[in-house]
Amino acid sequence: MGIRLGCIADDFTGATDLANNLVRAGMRVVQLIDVPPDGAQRPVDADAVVIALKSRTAPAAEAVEASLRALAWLRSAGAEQIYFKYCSTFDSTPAGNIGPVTEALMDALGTDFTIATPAFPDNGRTVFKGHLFVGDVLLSASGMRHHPLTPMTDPNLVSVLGAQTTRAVGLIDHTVVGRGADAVRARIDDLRGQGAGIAIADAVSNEDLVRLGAAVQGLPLVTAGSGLAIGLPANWGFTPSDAAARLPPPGGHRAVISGSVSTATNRQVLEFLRAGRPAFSVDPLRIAAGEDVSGQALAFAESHLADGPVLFYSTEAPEAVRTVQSKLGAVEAGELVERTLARVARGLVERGVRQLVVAGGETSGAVVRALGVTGLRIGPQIDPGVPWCAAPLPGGDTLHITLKSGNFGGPAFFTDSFALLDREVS
Ligand SMILES: Nc1ncnc2c1ncn2[C@@H]1O[C@H](COP(=O)(O)OP(=O)(O)OP(=O)(O)O)[C@@H](O)[C@H]1O
Ligand SMILES: O=C(O)[C@@H](O)C(=O)CO
Repeated sequence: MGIRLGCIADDFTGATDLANNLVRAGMRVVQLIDVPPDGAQRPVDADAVVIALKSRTAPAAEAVEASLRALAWLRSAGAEQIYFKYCSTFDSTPAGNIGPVTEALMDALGTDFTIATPAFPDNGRTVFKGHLFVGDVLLSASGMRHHPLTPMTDPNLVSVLGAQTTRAVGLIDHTVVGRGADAVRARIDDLRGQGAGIAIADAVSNEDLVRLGAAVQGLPLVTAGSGLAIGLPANWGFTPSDAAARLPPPGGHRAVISGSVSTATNRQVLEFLRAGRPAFSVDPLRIAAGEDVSGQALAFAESHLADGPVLFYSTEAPEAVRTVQSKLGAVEAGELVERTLARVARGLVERGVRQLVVAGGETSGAVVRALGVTGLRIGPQIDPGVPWCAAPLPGGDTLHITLKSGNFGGPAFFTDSFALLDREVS
């Protein structure tokens, strides 16, 4: 039997977030890093496969091309429904990539309608009358307005998505969602009749997501944050389960790599520093000046790993990030930092780190690729949207790794995560 649900995630933290929700809703999930090469072994015993891409901030044409390759692979593996996963804060720009990728997937699947909802109430993301809230504030008043690559300044998702696609965008509002799956299906028929191709769907609770999940049974394509995964597996008879996949016992040194500049990560870095734990600051301006910052970081690691976890961070408050970007350019600064943190990650693993926390989606993509990891097994959840995972390293060892989305996790995440690993897995 082929897989039921084929998922395309636009970044690596988002992919584990989605896989985590699917596992908790009862599916057996395999997460792959990038589209497997021709001839690679297909996952067996999986109800869902999540392909993690690093396409969120790539040029739109590249994001479309990678997503279509992922789609082709998932269809050839038998996927019955496709799930395009993007960020719960709808990270994108007027150039894309949510709109262009959605349209390309719709065209390739020959479908004229899909829904879009980044709602993830367990992490404070709710959609009401088409407007996205982050906690108690509109998206545009949240820290996302300062995001270095995808600043979000308009909370109205109908207009945000409308600017990125040639298809008309409609709304399935909360009054409809609250009435249940039949009402949502009727609204979809209405919108189709009016010529809309995509509908933003309101959801302010997990119950809304369960109703939406039931309503979209049979749609060839759904697009969402990870929240919709709470409601979809029931369409195939899966039932929620807390029994996350068991991971092998962890070993080796512990480290944290943080290239996220989001609000929650800033708090987590401060908390770690306040506790007086060993930490090395990776300064983009020193990298740009030609200093061997990764070499210095690894020298620091050698004298502190025994007292780990050790933190390596480029995380800064928005004003400091803006200063760096004005000197180096936003994209250039991002790439410089990602390359350096990826080199540090490789050096850490060479020095015996086998338990690694990575903060930030782009950062996770760079790190995971640099480590040669091709797949992840999903383990216990640390905080909503963030599970521990196990990854085989090219040399045969197992790396325990967690990929933390920028705005996820409690203030003590960088130490609590290791405590949970001790408790649940050792
Ligand atoms: N001090 C800094 N100055 C400028 N850019 C930075 C700095 N530190 C990190 N960056 C860049 O900012 C970007 C942060 O993106 P990343 O996706 O890793 O984190 P995030 O956006 O907080 O996380 P998520 O996507 O999971 O919400 C990366 O490209 C990173 O290299
Ligand atoms: O949906 C989210 O917020 C996360 O899974 C994510 O994609 C952050 O990069």
